[in-house]
Amino acid sequence: MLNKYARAFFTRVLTPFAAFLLRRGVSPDAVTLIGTAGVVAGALVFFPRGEFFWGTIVITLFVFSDLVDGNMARQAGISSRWGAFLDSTLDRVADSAIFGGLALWYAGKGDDNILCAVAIFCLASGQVVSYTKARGEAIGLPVAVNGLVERAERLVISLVAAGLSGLAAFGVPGVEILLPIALWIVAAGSAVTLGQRVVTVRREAAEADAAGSAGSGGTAGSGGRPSGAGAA
Ligand SMILES: CCCCCCCC/C=C\CCCCCCCC(=O)OC[C@H](COP(=O)(O)O[C@@H]1[C@H](O)[C@H](OP(=O)(O)O)[C@@H](O)[C@H](O)[C@H]1O)OC(=O)CCCCCCC/C=C\CCCCCCCC
Ligand SMILES: Nc1ccn([C@@H]2O[C@H](COP(=O)(O)O)[C@@H](O)[C@H]2O)c(=O)n1
Ligand SMILES: [Mg+2]
Ligand SMILES: [Mg+2]
Repeated sequence: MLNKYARAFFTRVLTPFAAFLLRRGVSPDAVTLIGTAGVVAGALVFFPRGEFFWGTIVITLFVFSDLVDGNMARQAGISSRWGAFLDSTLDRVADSAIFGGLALWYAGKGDDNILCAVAIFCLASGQVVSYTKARGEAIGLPVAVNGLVERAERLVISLVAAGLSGLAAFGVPGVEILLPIALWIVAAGSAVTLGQRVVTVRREAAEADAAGSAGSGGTAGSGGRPSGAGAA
């Protein structure tokens, strides 16, 4: 939903900055790499120590690079398959650091095994949600569903809650509860999203296989499997 409705707004806001970076000779790949490094550093330096406010500030400063890199590539007319691969792959690295950092906090001084498990579930389910789309598309299906909780929702819900929870360190009362609530929401939302995507891929695969069989005169043949279907 955010991807659909907020992207246009951020594209307008970030376009001048993207143009500025291009004029300074910065490449989209450099923005992708530096942005990811900043998110990973913010998450793994601050979150395991329970410093949620500063961790969220650092992550927020860098996470928008994920919207700037593609904007730069499009403005410069240099969008590439390599760039798409690098962007998506490093998204997974950044997400691992964010939820891994939270899990490390709960495994250590945060001392809550259940929330540690929920944070790990958020990490793993987010990766699997993204994988369903990548794998479905790799076998030639449209995967025409985004689902309830995409990456933008996972990040916004978790980071807003982490940032506000971090205000506890400045004496704001009652805010610590926000992060656990957010983690449960992201976990449940990711599970629903996974279900939505799996159901869609199953339907699309059945339709594509049926169309393939009809096209080949109903013989067993390859069953209409696209050539990439066996790839890992
Ligand atoms: C007192 C204050 C304390 C707290 C201060 C902190 C406030 C700041 C908190 C949070 C800010 C969070 C910002 C998060 C921004 C996220 C931006 C982003 O990176 O979005 C990425 C997303 C997807 O991009 P891609 O197409 O490159 O990625 C694809 C995606 O990963 C797919 O994954 P899937 O969805 O399938 O799981 C992959 O399949 C695919 O491979 C991959 O290519 O981009 C977007 O979705 C664009 C829209 C971004 C919308 C951002 C909205 C931010 C809005 C508000 C945040 C500010 C809230 C302030 C609250 C203040 C509270 C006091
Ligand atoms: N280093 C990069 C990063 C991205 N791209 C292209 O942008 C697309 C992603 O756009 P976002 O707005 O989501 O960042 C990606 O699919 C590539 O086409 C690039 O070329 N190089
Ligand atoms: Mg990007
Ligand atoms: Mg990205």
